[in-house]
Amino acid sequence: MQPAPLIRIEGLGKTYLMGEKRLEVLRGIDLEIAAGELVALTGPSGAGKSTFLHLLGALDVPTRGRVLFEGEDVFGRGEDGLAAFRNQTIGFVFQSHHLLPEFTALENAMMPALIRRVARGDARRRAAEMLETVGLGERMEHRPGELSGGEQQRVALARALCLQPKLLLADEPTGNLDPQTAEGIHALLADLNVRMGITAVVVTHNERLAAALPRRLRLVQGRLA
Ligand SMILES: Nc1ncnc2c1ncn2[C@@H]1O[C@H](COP(=O)(O)OP(=O)(O)OP(=O)(O)O)[C@@H](O)[C@H]1O
Repeated sequence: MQPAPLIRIEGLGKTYLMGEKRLEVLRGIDLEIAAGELVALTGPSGAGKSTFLHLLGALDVPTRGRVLFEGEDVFGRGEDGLAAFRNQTIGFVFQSHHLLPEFTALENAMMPALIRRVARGDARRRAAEMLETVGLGERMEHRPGELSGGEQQRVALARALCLQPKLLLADEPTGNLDPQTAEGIHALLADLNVRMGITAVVVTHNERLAAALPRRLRLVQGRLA
């Protein structure tokens, strides 16, 4: 028997209500993602890429359809169950790094572990390991303002991966970076995927960057093309 996919999405739809107006952003998406896949999600502006990623990460709830994670219905859990799913299963990276300026790279990368009440020494060790992995072993004591844009995004990546999430969701992680630095971040994601088996969905406008990732999905007007 085939193992269940990590994620199975069935008829996923999202409609926003704006007063009297209905905006149908996702119009029924069916998709499976296996553990260990690295998936690029592209599509024109307004196609619903961020909305889709937010649903995958349970930051928002669908209007219809289901998301099964390891066979379990994500939105079948209560509010507490959803928060636990987000915190324990998903790592997020956004276009803007959202690092805390007064803390060092190491302290920023430790943050999720501290919030989860991992012992300080342990949190420090995990964060340091991840910073080494993303190539910032020599920058751990730098504050965000003392790092380049690409390095800041690497810290955000180390922070997202500090607790070894089963799924990494990245929403335009290279949107603020110059082309060469953006390429470096995508190469790092591909490398982490091969070396650590990280499963990730990466939204990008950049078709060239997407083309370098093993699997590509294109969202057009709320449907997978
Ligand atoms: N909370 C919301 N309420 C109402 N409409 C929304 C909301 N969030 C997004 N939208 C609308 O849904 C559509 C899809 O937005 P989304 O951010 O998912 O697109 P996107 O493909 O990520 O676009 P971009 O590439 O420009 O970031 C847009 O038309 C947007 O205006």
